[in-house]
Amino acid sequence: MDIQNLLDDIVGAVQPHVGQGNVADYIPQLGAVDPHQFGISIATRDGDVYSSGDAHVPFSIQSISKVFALALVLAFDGDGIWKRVFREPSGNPFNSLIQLESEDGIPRNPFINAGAIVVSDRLLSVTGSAALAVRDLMRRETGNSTVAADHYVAASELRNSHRNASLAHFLASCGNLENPVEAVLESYVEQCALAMTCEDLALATRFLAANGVGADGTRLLSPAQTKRINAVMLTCGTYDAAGEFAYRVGLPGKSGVGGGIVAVVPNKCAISVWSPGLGRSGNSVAGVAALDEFTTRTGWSVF
Ligand SMILES: NC(=O)CC[C@H](N)C(=O)O
Repeated sequence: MDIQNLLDDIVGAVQPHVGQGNVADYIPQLGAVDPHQFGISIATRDGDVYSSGDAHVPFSIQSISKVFALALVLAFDGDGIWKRVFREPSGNPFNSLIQLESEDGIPRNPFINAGAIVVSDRLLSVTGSAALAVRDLMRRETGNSTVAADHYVAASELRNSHRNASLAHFLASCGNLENPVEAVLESYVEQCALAMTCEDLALATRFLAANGVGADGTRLLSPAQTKRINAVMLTCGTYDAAGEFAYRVGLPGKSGVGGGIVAVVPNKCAISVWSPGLGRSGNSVAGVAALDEFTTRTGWSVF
C-alpha cells in the first residue's frame, strides 16, 4: 500500500469538513486558533513516518495527554490506580459533574476529566510532576527535545478552570486525591497544554501499536497493559461519542479539545490527525472524518 498517497488523498477528501464545528473557546487561548487547518501523520511499527497537510504545525494536545499519563502510572505504579478510577464509558460530557457524586467520588474512567485528575494526582505523587513526566515521555518517544507545554494555554485554562476545580474539590472531599487540589490542577492543565505536531503525536503513540515497546526498543508497558489501555481508549477515549467513533472508525482513539485525535492500529501503526473544529462531544469533526476514511479505505480496523 502506498501510504503517502493515501494520506494525500485523505487530506483532499476531508476538505469539506475542515472548518466545520467550533473551536474550544472555553479555554480562551484555544479559541484564537484558525479552524481551517488539517494534518495527518502515521508512524508505523517498523519506524516509518508519513505525513500530509498541516502535520508539522504544533497544537495543544489537551486530553490526548491523558493516555500518556495513564501509561506512566501503570508503568511506574502498577494496577493500584484501578481502585480509584473505574473503566466504564460515562455516556456523559468529558467535564460532567453528575456521575461523580452519585458514584461516591470514583470517576467512571481515566479519560474523562475527573478520572484524568485522579491519574495526574497519582503521577504527581509517584514522579514529583505529572506534567514533566508526560513531557519527558513525549520527548523520548519522538526524539524531539523541544516538546514543551505552552504556558499561555496552561495559564489561560487555569484562570478558567472552575469546572475542573469543582471536580477536584469533590474528589478531595471523597478522599480520592493525595495532593492539594491546587497542585493537582496546575499539573493537570500543564500536561494538557503540551504543544505537539501530528508527526510528534504519531511517533509518541507508536508504543501502543507495538505491544508496549518504546522507540529505543525498551519496554514501557507489558503487552497486557498495552492491550488494556487500547481497550479503554476504544470504549472511553472519545467521551459520549465513543460508540459513534467505534462505529465509524473502529479503532482505539483518544481526542483532545485542541482538535487532535490519536488512534492505534494494534501491531501496525499509530495515526494522528488534527483539525481544530469540534463536534458536540468535543471531538474534531474533520479528524473523525479522516480516520473514518482511513479505516474504510485500508480495512485497518480492530473489527
Ligand atoms: N477534552 C479535553 O481535551 C479537555 C481537556 C481540558 N484541559 C479540560 O480539562 O477541560
